[in-house]
Amino acid sequence: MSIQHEIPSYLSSHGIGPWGDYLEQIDRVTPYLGPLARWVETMKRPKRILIVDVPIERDNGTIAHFEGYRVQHNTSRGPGKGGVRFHQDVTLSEVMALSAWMTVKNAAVNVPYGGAKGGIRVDPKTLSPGELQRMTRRYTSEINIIIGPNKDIPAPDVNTNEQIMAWMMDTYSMNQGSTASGVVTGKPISLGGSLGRREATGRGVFVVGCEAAVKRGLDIKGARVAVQGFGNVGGIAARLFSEAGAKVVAVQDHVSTVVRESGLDVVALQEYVLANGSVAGFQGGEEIADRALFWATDCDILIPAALEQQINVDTAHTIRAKIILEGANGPTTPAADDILHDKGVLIVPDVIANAGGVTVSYFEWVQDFSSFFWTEDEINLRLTRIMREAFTSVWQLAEEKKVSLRTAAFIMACTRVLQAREMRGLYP
Ligand SMILES: NC(=O)C1=CN([C@@H]2O[C@H](COP(=O)(O)OP(=O)(O)OC[C@H]3O[C@@H](n4cnc5c(N)ncnc54)[C@H](OP(=O)(O)O)[C@@H]3O)[C@@H](O)[C@H]2O)C=CC1
Ligand SMILES: O=C(O)CCC(=O)C(=O)O
Repeated sequence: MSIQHEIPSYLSSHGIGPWGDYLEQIDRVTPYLGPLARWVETMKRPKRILIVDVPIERDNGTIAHFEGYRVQHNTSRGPGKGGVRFHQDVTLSEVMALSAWMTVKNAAVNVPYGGAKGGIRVDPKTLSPGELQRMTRRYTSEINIIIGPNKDIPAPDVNTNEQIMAWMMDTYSMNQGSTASGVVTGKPISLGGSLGRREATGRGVFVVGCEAAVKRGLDIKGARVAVQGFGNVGGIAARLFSEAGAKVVAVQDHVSTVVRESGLDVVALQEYVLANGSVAGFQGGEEIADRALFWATDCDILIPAALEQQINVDTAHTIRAKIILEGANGPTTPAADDILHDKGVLIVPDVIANAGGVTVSYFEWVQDFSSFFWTEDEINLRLTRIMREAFTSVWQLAEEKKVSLRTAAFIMACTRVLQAREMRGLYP
């Protein structure tokens, strides 16, 4: 028996953009879902999409309008959960894909959430601090009706941080009439944030990177690492690899690429980026003009930690790394995945590799509910355990089914999500 449906045009973008990549990944996993495959359409349709107009008064008295989104892809296993992105290229299709990858990620590491994501199409670098605050607060008010500690819990993503989360928490709380610290995670520690959350995603990348290195017989000490994106995720991951004795030989951000054969001083580079906004002009390395050359870096471990579709058919052929750790969401297109698979590159997929952030967000949410806060050691130990367990179980499933780690992670996650969907049933 098939479920009758007519697919809205915005959902059927196979092969186009991140949502197309996500649909392709779901198609690839469907043959492994057994009887649950009859529910798979659930994975291809976001549960709820909210598009909002976000008007603000600019400092010069004019009115600017931005388009904002919050997509709740699935809530079968718990409330929606996922970050908020401020970026000039944000689109509905991108936010849909990011929300769907949250569903898969949260199920893959078995935290009790569905998947959601939000965003505003804006270059935040063009806003003054006051404008940024007004935009964040207006956006929060506009999505207020669908978020909440038990409904959907936003968190940081590209170009959002603890301060943005504080404003979101405050705005939501003002609308509710009482302080609701559990409405967002990634908050400042003074407002119920969790120790270790800021570093959690990069730390998770490092933990699974060490596991993958063992599987490939690679010693982290002396390993050559290249990182694209030197923000929260890429910067922390680079620092942890460097502290473990690896050589970070190339870093690329939106503006420039810096390389150093003997290894960059990552802490100095972080300080430089904090002061200057980019790696461009860093004296402790050499800048290379041709951005495409970054992908051909002679390295053991490559960490894409910027945006989607960076590893595509054009760049995949040039990659020389043995291991790719997907710090970013959706950095590898399905076609590039195939090329890399044929080259024998081990890819630890985003839905496992960057799940450290949402894992510690989960810890934050639990701590907020119980008003009892853990030490940083407790958090890092629990995070490490969850990341290792997720990696190991995905590795075992991949061996058993003779599939890639991505397909194995999707099998595990889709099974959990669709079992929950089936157990809950459809009737009112
Ligand atoms: N923050 C988190 O907890 C989590 C983040 N992620 C994912 O990790 C990725 C990075 O997020 P996060 O570190 O938080 O974001 P940040 O805003 O902190 O940093 C983003 C970094 O990516 C760089 N970048 C942007 N566009 C490009 C480009 N075209 N080429 C090269 N570099 C680029 C930025 O450079 P510049 O400053 O020059 O623009 C910046 O260095 C995203 O895919 C996000 O979804 C995944 C899980 C959790
Ligand atoms: O911490 C969270 O809730 C989500 C972080 C996020 O957006 C992601 O994992 O992509």
